[in-house]
Amino acid sequence: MLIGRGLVDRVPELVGGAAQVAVLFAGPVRGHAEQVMAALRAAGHGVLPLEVPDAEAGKDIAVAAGCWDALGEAAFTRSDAVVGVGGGAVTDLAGFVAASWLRGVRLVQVPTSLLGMVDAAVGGKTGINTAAGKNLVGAFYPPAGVVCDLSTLDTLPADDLRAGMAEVVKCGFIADPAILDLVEADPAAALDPHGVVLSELVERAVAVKAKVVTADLRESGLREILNYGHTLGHAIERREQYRWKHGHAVSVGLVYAAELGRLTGRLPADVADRHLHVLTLLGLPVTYAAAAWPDLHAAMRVDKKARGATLRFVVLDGLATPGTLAGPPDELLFQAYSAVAS
Ligand SMILES: NC(=O)c1ccc[n+]([C@@H]2O[C@H](COP(=O)([O-])OP(=O)(O)OC[C@H]3O[C@@H](n4cnc5c(N)ncnc54)[C@H](O)[C@@H]3O)[C@@H](O)[C@H]2O)c1
Ligand SMILES: O=C(O)C(=O)C[C@@H](O)[C@H](O)[C@H](O)COP(=O)(O)O
Ligand SMILES: [Zn+2]
Repeated sequence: MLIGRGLVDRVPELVGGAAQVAVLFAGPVRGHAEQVMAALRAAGHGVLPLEVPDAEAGKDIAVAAGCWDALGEAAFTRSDAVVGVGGGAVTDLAGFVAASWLRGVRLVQVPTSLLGMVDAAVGGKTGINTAAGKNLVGAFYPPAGVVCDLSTLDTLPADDLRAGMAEVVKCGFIADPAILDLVEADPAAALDPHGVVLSELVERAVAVKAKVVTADLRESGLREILNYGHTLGHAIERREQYRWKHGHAVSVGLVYAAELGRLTGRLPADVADRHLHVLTLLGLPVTYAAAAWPDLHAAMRVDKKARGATLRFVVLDGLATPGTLAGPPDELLFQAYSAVAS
């Protein structure tokens, strides 16, 4: 994985001997994708530009099918490569297309959002949404390379940068409290795409994710900790029909998960309160509609950590001490929701 500034021109080093490279991107990152495509052409690769719908609209079976058709028309073979350039939605889609075409072609990810850099493009989870919920179809398919060019963040809307911080904070609570110290010391610096604080946060969050994924790529156990805050978060996304940003939903989900930890007597109150504190400092949402509880409760049934009718949550037994909460009673789940209900 390459992390730094001015790196997009190095994508050709990672596509191997591909005669053709399909570059998936969405409208808002056209400029960055064009730079990647120019570098590939200059290095002698044929380029197949595949513009896809932006954000969650791209994580759809019809969009994936359109990409498969384009690869078929181009007679794309196993020695060719797919490059995803964009936020987490595009890299999830690109990863799924690469994993499924001919049962797997070379994949290189070029995340251009903070969330993509610290999470989505790292670790090999790829996928699309279905009517029933978030990321329900996909594959574990690690990329051959990831180019994390921090200068692409210059064009990222501030609210999307903020959303990415929710996953950074998640890494702080599950494994690296120094992340929380950095954010609390200077939240504005944490959100400055040109500052050294943000690059340290990226390095730290990527290190957390890489360590977990290296130990448990296919989520047979440990990897579930990366899903902290996501059980409720994904349910909110689905209820909002994916109009809420993933990071915003995860932010509310983190406060909820902290409350579950507190109510079960596993998480000291000061650590639970710190969730609200850090996320609020960053300007992230920490509440959601009180009336939504029945929908959210039902939507959580399709969470991948569930086993049969038993819901399972990641909770903390202390700072950087994640554990599992299996089958909590419905009353407890509802009681915890009062901490985020608005
Ligand atoms: N695979 C994983 O392990 C994993 C991990 C976390 C999140 N995800 C997924 O990632 C997605 C969220 O990712 P996201 O927060 O990047 O959202 P996103 O991909 O929807 O991007 C947010 C917006 O920012 C735009 N954008 C991205 N980079 C830009 C740039 N440099 N300049 C201008 N605009 C830019 C996008 O086009 C989009 O409009 C969700 O679908 C989530 O499920 C996957
Ligand atoms: O990498 C993981 O594992 C994660 O859970 C990271 C999450 O931030 C990410 O949103 C992931 O896509 C969620 O996965 P899912 O299996 O719950 O769909
Ligand atoms: Zn996530």
